[in-house]
Amino acid sequence: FSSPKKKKYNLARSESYSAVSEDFINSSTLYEAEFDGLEAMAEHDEFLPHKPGTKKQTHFTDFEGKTSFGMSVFNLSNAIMGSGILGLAFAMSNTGIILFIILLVFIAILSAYSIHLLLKSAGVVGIRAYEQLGNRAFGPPGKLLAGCIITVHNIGAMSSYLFIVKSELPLVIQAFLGRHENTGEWFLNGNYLIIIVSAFVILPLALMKQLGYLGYTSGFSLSCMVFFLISVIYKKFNIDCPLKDEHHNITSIADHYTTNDTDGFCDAKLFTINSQTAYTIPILAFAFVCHPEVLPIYTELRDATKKRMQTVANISIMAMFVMYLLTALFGYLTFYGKISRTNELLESRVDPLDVLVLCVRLAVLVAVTLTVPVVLFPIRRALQQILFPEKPFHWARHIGIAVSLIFIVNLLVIFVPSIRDIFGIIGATSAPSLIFILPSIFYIRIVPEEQEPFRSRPKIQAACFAALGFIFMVMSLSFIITDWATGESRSGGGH
Ligand SMILES: NC(=O)C[C@H](N)C(=O)O
Repeated sequence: FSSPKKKKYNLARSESYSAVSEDFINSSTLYEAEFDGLEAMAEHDEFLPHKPGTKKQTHFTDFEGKTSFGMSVFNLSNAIMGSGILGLAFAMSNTGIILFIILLVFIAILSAYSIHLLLKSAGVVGIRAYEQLGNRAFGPPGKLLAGCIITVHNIGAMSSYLFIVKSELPLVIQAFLGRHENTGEWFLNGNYLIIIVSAFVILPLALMKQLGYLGYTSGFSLSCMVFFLISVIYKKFNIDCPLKDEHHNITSIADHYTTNDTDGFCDAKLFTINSQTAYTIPILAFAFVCHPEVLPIYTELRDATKKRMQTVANISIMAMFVMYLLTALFGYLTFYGKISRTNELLESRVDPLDVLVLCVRLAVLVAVTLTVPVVLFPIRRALQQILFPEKPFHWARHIGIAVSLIFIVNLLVIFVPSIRDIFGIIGATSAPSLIFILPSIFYIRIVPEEQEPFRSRPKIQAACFAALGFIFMVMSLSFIITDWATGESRSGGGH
């Protein structure tokens, strides 16, 4: 029993084990286990006390997950899918189809890899919370850092969702009333409407005790987005190139490649680079962020193991990859270079009272509104970890934090001038931190040297991943700052 594997095991044990019966430790199969097995053990020990005869059963000491596999996929997919989808066609118009697909595949794979790092680190630490990984890696400053980035990012994401509600809901109500203009009544005022939606839809959902309960609304939110996608595809075949006159009788994608447009608006470009291409990475990174939600969803997953959770993540990422690709492609093939980075996909150039446009707007509104509570959960958890670390669950705190957060986000949305600023800054800073930088530096620090030496392949890989995130962050930030300094007018006054 003095093999290196035993040493390895004992280390993992001292890291995170508390009550494991000796016969369980001594079982020869354990000594044969590779790190993954040890890590699964770490999880078992921290979350699952060993009961003789029920080794394979899942019993959590801190939390017994009850959410099914399918509901967890819905919740995670809903966390991924948000306002980010609306920027994708714009991103494609600035990269061309091929470059966009390459970048989309690249970011999706990296996003799944980052979840792998998070799950593996959580297995070693034994607590499935992003902030606790920070704590284990760097002590209280690490915890604070993770908590702050999650809070800032998710508040930004929530604001962007409510911003859509603020700008689109008045239009939907207006269309329902058959009016062509906003006549200024209170029920056509976006600011009042977001307060009403926040109070009557978002708050009750945010007060649920567990994220798992939101599985149904997440499923509904996703179906709304699927409807949105179908409409975007339908629109492509029903709208001619936006700036063209009738005599440009464009009927198929093939025609677009051969159309001799002097202005190039109706050419589908396969590869292109322009001054706005720099926004692509921040937009894609933002669109794939779901990392603050991964560990809470893992905590609530029934029969939770790292492998099962990774499968939940992979399925969600793959499904959203397909949705993103189709939305971007058909959005781009409908509007070409005319797409702006805001809500262009929701607009109609034909008739604002068009029934399809109305339904699309409504679908997106419902989808983003139902995403707000999912994104709120990790912020509340982060705040609880930072402000009341040792305190058990208490309804007053649970409700108090949710109300304050929704209040702050409402204020932000009423006073922050444009969604673009939110996208830009968040996409450029917190998104790369959450996807690339934090998971990899936490991983490097948390997985003990004895298990994976500093120069082992997984750690070098993680270090490269952190460096990549850092490069993305600096690159995107500098592009955005340059754009603000020089090109405010180019992008239409920040919109
Ligand atoms: N959950 C988030 O942070 C953002 C989400 N991925 C979106 O596209 O809006």
